[in-house]
Amino acid sequence: MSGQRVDVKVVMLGKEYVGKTSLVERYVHDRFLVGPYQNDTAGSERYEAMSRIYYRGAKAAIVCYDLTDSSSFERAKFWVKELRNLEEGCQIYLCGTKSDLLEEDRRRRRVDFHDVQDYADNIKAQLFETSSKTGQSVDELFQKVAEDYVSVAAFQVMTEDKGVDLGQKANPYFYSCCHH
Ligand SMILES: Nc1nc2c(ncn2[C@@H]2O[C@H](COP(=O)(O)OP(=O)(O)OP(=O)(O)O)[C@@H](O)[C@H]2O)c(=O)[nH]1
Repeated sequence: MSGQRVDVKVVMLGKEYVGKTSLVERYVHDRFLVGPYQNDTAGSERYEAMSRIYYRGAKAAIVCYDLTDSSSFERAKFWVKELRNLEEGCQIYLCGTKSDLLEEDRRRRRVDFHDVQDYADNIKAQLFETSSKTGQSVDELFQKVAEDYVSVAAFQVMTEDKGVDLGQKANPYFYSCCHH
């Protein structure tokens, strides 16, 4: 796979503060910053108009929820419905974030792994539990997104200097974040 460039739109979705930006930071720059970040996510008031434009044409969506916040998983289900209705061809990856907090204290878990796995099976999504703080499963998540895309799509080999070199993760995906 190394040396091939693939242009794929991946969107990050999930309730605010679940750790979308941190996930991308960890993958692209291999660092963890104590937030919150100032970033370019849509404010709530502009959300309806922005969100559809945002994920139009996305081939993959990483739908994040915070493993220590059950309401964030309810919100993740909302995003899944949105995607199913509006972007049928979009492959969904469920991502439970902040797994390091559970290592510190298991009682902080508010979203059961098996419940989410059943849900993921139903919607034909894949499930990862990650930590942007320790890096746990972050590379695996993005690598799987890339591999799945390459294997299911008639991929477009890029000759220009844009897109993703799967062998060099320092060249980031086209990504952005959307919360609500
Ligand atoms: N312990 C721990 N904290 C995390 C992790 N990921 C993110 N955080 C913290 O959670 C907070 C929110 O992280 P962000 O990456 O800004 O979350 P976001 O989803 O992009 O937030 P919005 O921009 O509001 O949508 C920050 O204080 C991060 O430092 C993680 O894996 N572990």
